[in-house]
Amino acid sequence: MQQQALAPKPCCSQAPTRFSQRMRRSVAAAAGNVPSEVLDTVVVGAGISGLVTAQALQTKHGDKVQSFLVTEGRERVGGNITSLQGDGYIWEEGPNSFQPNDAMLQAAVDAGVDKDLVFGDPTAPRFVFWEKKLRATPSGPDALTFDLLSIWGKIRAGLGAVGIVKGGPMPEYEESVEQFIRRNLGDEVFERLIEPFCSGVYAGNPSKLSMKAAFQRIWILEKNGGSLVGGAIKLFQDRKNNPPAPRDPRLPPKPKGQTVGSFNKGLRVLTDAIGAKLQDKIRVNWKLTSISGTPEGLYKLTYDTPEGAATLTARSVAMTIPAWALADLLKEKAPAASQALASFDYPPVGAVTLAYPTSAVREDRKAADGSVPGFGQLHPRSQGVTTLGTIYSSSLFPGRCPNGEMLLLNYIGGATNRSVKDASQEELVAQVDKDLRTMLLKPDAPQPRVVGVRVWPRAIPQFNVGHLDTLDEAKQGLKAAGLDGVLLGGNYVAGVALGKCVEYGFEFAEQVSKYVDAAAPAKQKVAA
Ligand SMILES: Cc1cc2nc3c(=O)[nH]c(=O)nc-3n(C[C@H](O)[C@H](O)[C@H](O)COP(=O)(O)OP(=O)(O)OC[C@H]3O[C@@H](n4cnc5c(N)ncnc54)[C@H](O)[C@@H]3O)c2cc1C
Ligand SMILES: C=Cc1c2[nH]c(c1C)Cc1[nH]c(c(CCC(=O)O)c1C)Cc1[nH]c(c(C)c1CCC(=O)O)Cc1[nH]c(c(C)c1C=C)C2
Repeated sequence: MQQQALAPKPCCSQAPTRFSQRMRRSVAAAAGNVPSEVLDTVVVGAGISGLVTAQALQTKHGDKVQSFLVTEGRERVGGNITSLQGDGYIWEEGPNSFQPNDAMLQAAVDAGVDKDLVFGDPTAPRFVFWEKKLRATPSGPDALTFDLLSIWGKIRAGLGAVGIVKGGPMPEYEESVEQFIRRNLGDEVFERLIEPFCSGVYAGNPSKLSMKAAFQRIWILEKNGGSLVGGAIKLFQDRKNNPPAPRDPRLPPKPKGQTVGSFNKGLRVLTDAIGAKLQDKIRVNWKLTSISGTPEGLYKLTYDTPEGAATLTARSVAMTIPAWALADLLKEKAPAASQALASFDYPPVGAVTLAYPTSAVREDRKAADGSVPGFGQLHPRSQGVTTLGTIYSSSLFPGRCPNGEMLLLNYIGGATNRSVKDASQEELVAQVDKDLRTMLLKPDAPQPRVVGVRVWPRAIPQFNVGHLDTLDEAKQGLKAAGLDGVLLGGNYVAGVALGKCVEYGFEFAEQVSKYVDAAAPAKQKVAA
């Protein structure tokens, strides 16, 4: 094991993979190519949301949407999916895995990378650090014996779930996650399970996150069934009466259990593959700088490009850039929409990837064969640990680091600790290393190898109380400003999970296709 003092610099060159170099060359070759015709749509933003939308336009809606371009402000596609590799490590600077729903598997099949899918062990425990100990969260059979909740906490949760003991009925007002969970399942479930869960999905503050917007699938259970269990039974019956359409036989089998997925070389395998498939339709280094409607009901998009300013004209715009970026663009043309979009909160998150020798891990965390089983650990804010949570990257997926080492992806910051934005890389590494020594590592563990540090100043949109109303205001504001063909997508609309962004990408392509079809008179007007 190579050791080094805490180093601010990633150990590996951040050179792009061979795959992305190929892509960049071909995209660069097309960069000067500015179509003069009116396009059916322009997809703005080439993160996972924009790429899946574009792929679905091409594979499913070619009859209605015959011409489109994808424009991306950065020099590469993928958005905050940023897998890197070098020196025997494969690591993620942004998202680390996805829930493998059928939409995600479909996107992988369509991009030709389903053979590269990898899945975590469904039995790998998730741990919560509570009262100085890492404790496994319940995963089914151990629901009665796990020690994260007291007996009373379990009884309260059980009675609350069936609706016998609750802190009152569902109120008229929009509840925060904290209010909803304390009322339904009690204080212990909130403090020991859901509060850290909110870190592990939103890096968020559960007293601000909206139950309805952030965890709609759980919120709807009580709404429809009077209690969480009542709602689950109703959902089960509804599904039995209305079975889903048969699965596409080309899809890989659904992985068993509650697991997560990635690709052999990291998440960017998918976004790079979609980018390569769409290469002549993608313009990178094209930053949208203004948007306006024309009297014919079309949209003019102006860009900063390496060749200077460029303008595209389109019948519709599939907008997948972050809300704050769009808010800046709409300040003058659609001030109400701009104000609504600007109010979405994107707190900062740091992703700190460290490698330690496996011998540095506490013996009680190891299995008989010396491996360190688990998905990762989360740290409730009340437990005196600054780091939000740690993914056991090398336990979760194969080939992530050299033998004899453990690769840990640590997230720090979020809605309750915005100071990470101004911290140096050394400070972040030192804080994470200190925290790990109190939970997972032997106190005399050697200094880590610093594999990568990346701070996202505006990381994840918070689905806080009022989110859905504000989103409606943004859409109404666009209509009022005559920009109703500027359709909103991206994670602040779809949901922050990669699986949600992909599901919505398919829906969004359909929405675009319908809009373009309905806008056909404008097409004829221009042709005439
Ligand atoms: C640190 C972190 C960890 C996460 N972990 C997970 C996880 O483990 N699992 C999970 O499911 N999800 C995770 N997420 C959430 C998930 O990664 C995101 O919700 C998802 O990637 C968002 O994709 P998107 O395409 O909607 O947006 P983005 O990825 O933000 O893409 C938007 C694109 O628009 C471009 N753009 C912006 N402005 C302009 C402009 N003016 N002109 C042209 N282009 C522009 C940007 O450059 C960017 O490429 C995580 C997110 C972060 C930040
Ligand atoms: C600590 C910071 C974060 C970690 N992951 C994320 C953040 C902000 C982001 C994130 N993680 C997940 C999703 C998708 C949710 C979905 O509905 O698909 C997002 C946006 C997945 C996830 N990660 C954890 C859980 C419990 C979940 C939900 C799905 C599942 O059970 O698999 C746990 C977890 N996340 C992080 C850590 C360290 C961790 C530890 C167990 C990091």
